[in-house]
Amino acid sequence: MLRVTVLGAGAWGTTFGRVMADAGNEVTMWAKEPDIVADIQDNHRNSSRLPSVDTLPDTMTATGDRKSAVENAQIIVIAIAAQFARVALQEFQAFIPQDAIVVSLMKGIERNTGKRMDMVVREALQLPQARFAAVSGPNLSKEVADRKPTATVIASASLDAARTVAQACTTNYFKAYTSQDVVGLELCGSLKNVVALAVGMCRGAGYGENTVATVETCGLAEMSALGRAQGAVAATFSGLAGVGDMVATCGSPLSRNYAFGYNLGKGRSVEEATKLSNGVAEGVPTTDAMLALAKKLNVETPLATAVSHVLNDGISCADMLAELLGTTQSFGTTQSSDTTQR
Ligand SMILES: NC(=O)C1=CN([C@@H]2O[C@H](COP(=O)(O)OP(=O)(O)OC[C@H]3O[C@@H](n4cnc5c(N)ncnc54)[C@H](OP(=O)(O)O)[C@@H]3O)[C@@H](O)[C@H]2O)C=CC1
Ligand SMILES: O=C(CO)COP(=O)(O)O
Repeated sequence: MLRVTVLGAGAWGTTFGRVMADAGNEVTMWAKEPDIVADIQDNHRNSSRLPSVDTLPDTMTATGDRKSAVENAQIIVIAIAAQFARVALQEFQAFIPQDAIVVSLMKGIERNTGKRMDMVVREALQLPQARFAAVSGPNLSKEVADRKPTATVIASASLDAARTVAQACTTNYFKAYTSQDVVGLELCGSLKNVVALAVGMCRGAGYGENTVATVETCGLAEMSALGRAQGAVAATFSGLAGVGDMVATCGSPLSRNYAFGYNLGKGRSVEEATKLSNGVAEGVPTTDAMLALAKKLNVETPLATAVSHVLNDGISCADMLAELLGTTQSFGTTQSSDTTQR
């Protein structure tokens, strides 16, 4: 049994905390919202962020106090919306125990710096890479909360740290594998959200399997190309964190990014889709961050570029697809002049 703290009592933060409680650990949830803290403490529920779970385990408690939340933790899980993580974490830095492993659930690229969450967390907490781990895989929170079988990947530079976290979150319905490819895992988790926006748009606009499969293949090619440019392991992108998570996210209205894109595909504006979103669609701020990263790495990303034109210029799904398919990208690599048949 380990002492675990989860920072952020959102849908996945609460669900993952429950997984760790089911795995036999003591879990403290930290939330900035007093009502959420009280709901978990007094009612053993998180009715606003995880309404599908009637009762959380007695071994899950909650607090709004930053120091007491983390001062005795052996594992600290970060489940804060990615764009707010750096500022939020700086308020915990002084209280983090020197031997705690810090685990990020976040799937996003920091918009104003282009940094991955492993970079943001390690900078904000002044954390050595051996004490950082990231979690990513086909983990739609409601299905995990329903204890439906799935798996995930825990990546850390330290295999011991990855194994510790994997053991602490493995149950009879949630299997954690380990990896040392933190870069690849972070890129998979964050960039698949951009693809999910595009796929959701296609579904909302009434396109079929061919179009969706084409968009997903483009997306995977761009993710993999960015991964190669940053020294990631190619196999990560064809595994659970890559193809696995893309299949789940692009295949379900439970995905906030898919649902956001679906609303755009129905002709709603970004503002309207944001109002309708049930939680944070991380792919929206990550899209421009992905473009900035691609420019820095000299990687062509026609799909992410077309999605950015949807988000920033309001182009339609039909125009997004015309822009994408009018490019000269060949699948599997990204070259500006290749006219090879796809
Ligand atoms: N939902 C899912 O199915 C999955 C989500 N993820 C990833 O996990 C991460 C967390 O998502 P999820 O748990 O669903 O969270 P939600 O999208 O439900 O909510 C965002 C979380 O961030 C918190 N937050 C927002 N702004 C701040 C801030 N300024 N300071 C502190 N906390 C803040 C929210 O707190 P509050 O509620 O008090 O506003 C909430 O806990 C995301 O990066 C997401 O991509 C990964 C896999 C699955
Ligand atoms: O990452 C997820 C599933 O693995 C959840 O996706 P959304 O953030 O789009 O809901």
